[in-house]
Amino acid sequence: MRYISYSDCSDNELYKMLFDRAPDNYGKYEQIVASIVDNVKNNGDKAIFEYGEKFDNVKLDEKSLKVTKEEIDEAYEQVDEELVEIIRRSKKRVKEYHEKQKKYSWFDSCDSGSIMGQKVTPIEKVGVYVPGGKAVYPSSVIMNVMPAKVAEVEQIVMVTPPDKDGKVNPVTLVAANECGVDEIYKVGGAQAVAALAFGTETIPKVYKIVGPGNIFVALAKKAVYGHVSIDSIAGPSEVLVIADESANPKYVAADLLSQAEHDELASAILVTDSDVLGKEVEKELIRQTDYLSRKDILEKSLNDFGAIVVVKSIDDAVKLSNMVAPEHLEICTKEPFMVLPKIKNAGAIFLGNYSPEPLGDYMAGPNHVLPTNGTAKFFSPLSVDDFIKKSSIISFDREALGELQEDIIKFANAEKLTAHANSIKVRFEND
Ligand SMILES: NC(=O)c1ccc[n+]([C@@H]2O[C@H](COP(=O)([O-])OP(=O)(O)OC[C@H]3O[C@@H](n4cnc5c(N)ncnc54)[C@H](O)[C@@H]3O)[C@@H](O)[C@H]2O)c1
Ligand SMILES: N[C@H](CO)Cc1c[nH]c[nH+]1
Ligand SMILES: [Zn+2]
Repeated sequence: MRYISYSDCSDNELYKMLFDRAPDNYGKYEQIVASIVDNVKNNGDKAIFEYGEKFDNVKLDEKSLKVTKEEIDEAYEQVDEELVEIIRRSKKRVKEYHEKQKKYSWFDSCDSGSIMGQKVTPIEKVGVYVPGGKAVYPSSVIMNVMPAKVAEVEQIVMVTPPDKDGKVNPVTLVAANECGVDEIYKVGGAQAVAALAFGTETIPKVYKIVGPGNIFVALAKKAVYGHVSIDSIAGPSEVLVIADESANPKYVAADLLSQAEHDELASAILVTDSDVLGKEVEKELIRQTDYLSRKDILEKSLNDFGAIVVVKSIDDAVKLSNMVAPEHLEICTKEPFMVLPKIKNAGAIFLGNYSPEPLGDYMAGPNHVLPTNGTAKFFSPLSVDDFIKKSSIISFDREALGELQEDIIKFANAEKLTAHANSIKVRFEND
């Protein structure tokens, strides 16, 4: 874990040293992803089966690629009823939060005889990626699917990697069934994203692909963007904690570790104005890593992408955080709500010592599918907006059009588009 004192570096040097995580910083992965996407586009199911064997050690065929009703029933037998209830409670909270995001069609009519408005329509078919490589993510089923349900999407196609026996994790299947997923395919990684983008003999093509995943999944979404829409680049997890001397080092370290354990490529950064806190957190990280189960991932992630940065003031911490644009930002200072207005870039913001990041991962209600890799500068959390599109509505009667006819004709002539002008003129020729 790097321990950096702010006075050592200028802003840009520090940023580069800390956060070499721009979307174009993954050259070697990008090449692998491009060839996977191409192969799936050209060879459909055949490529899916090949990659299943290569990356997930699983042998599948046309019959076993899709999850059956029997497999879902079997999953319910394997999952503790108490966990099913937790899934239901999480789903309820996520649904209630996302219902507040719902957009409705609107129409404005004027006295002169015009109606203008906006028609909101759900996207017909969406693909949701649920990760399942180094961990399993039933919580991501809820986060992906509930906003789609609130938006009233007709067809939700889920993809997720199976285990080596060709089975999807039972808790993931139960979550999918509870949330109302229409079909589930046992495929993960870049090949799953390509299958949803182009369609294969078995897997349907969708109009939009959403959901988080590892670097292969995130880059595959970037690669197919344009053939389909995507939500954001939601790749390896990140947390940045801004803390002052009032923060509890034990909690801060625990929260950093909670995101570092996702992936060797995950990033966990503390920025503090207190050297005392920095040193305490450093000790806590070592102490807690020792008893956690994913020690190898934690050590690699902290070593390669983790940092404790001591800055001169909380304002400097904010400045750095805005440059990093973390997926998750925790503000653990005496008065976190005073810091909040200064935050410009972050996927989700957690305020105070009792709003740890995992609260947002599972139960709070806001979405945990969030932009990573600095893309919180322009992307937002997954939301109901991702599952709708809008059409403009225009309806004029003769009188209302008449009021605008001269302006339109002159505007069209100025653009030398006489057929445009003519379309108006013909309607008033006999006046
Ligand atoms: N940003 C967010 O909103 C968010 C939310 C949840 C999880 N995540 C992230 O999702 C990721 C989950 O990763 P995961 O690995 O557990 O599951 P995953 O499902 O994302 O990836 C597993 C798949 O990756 C492919 N793969 C693995 N090694 C490969 C290789 N060498 N070449 C090509 N393809 C390969 C395999 O096909 C495998 O099925 C983590 O990085 C986690 O931090 C992000
Ligand atoms: N923290 C992840 C998003 O980066 C989401 C997640 C799901 N399960 C546990 N964590
Ligand atoms: Zn998490």
